[in-house]
Amino acid sequence: MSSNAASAIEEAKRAAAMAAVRDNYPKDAKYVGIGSGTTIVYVVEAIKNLAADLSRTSFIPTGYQSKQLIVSAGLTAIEFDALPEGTVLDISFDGADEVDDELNCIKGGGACLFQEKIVALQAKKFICVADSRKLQSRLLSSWKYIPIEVAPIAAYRVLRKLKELGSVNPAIRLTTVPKQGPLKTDQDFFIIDAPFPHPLLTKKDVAAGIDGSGKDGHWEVEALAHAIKQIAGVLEVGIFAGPTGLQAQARGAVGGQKPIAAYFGKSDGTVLVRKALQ
Ligand SMILES: O=C[C@H](O)[C@H](O)[C@H](O)COP(=O)(O)O
Repeated sequence: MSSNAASAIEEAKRAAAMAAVRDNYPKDAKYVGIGSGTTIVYVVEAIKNLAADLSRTSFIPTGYQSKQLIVSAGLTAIEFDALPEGTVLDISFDGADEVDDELNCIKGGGACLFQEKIVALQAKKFICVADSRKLQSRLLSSWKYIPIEVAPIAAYRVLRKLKELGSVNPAIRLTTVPKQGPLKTDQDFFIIDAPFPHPLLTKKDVAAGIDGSGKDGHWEVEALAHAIKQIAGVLEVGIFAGPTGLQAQARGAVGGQKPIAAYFGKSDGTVLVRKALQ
């Protein structure tokens, strides 16, 4: 990628972050979740630039990088397990590797997904921020695999089970120096990257009569996430699907995995906003 193209992508991420924070950051927020990755850096920058008193706000990190980001920005980090009992986060911001028409997301490209999911699930609202390359009508269109966090002791068994579900050549992710072996997550677990041969179906596809049960290799997003989560040794799946926080609250639950809105920055500085159906 040329340096011009790379800087256009960075500007796209920054534009998305600024718009997402401007439109959604709650006045007097007490608890704010901060995701992981390269785009979230611009979210923290945008929060810092708000004309708001942030001294009474606690920011909940989703891993090592996220915590460093919060602390380096001079904000107050509080670990998820130190939150007072019953705390609901006002909002959580995070990036994504791919987002479909129904705002289902693939996450974990940077090896963070477990903490991101528990933080999103504890938030009233989850806002996704990305550049426009991430917006595809179906998951597994441009991004080719599902990241899955697994216990090292079960990794080979999980690989076998993933093949039974139709994954083609799932693999344990290695560090950038392969002789150092598998990459370790913030939980000291492994990541398995599992490609599947077809883009994932949405609820709308299934409502239109397409079989998404995986029988002929075609999976609906939530059905696949559920099938993978059932494999013993899987800590979490890098698919964020199901209800949004607002939909969950309408049913008396706290948060949801799916964003209520996703912001996609373009290289010309414009931002496309997709909102979930309420
Ligand atoms: O594992 C990393 C996280 O799920 C990230 O939020 C995701 O990979 C998107 O990262 P980026 O903002 O760097 O594209």
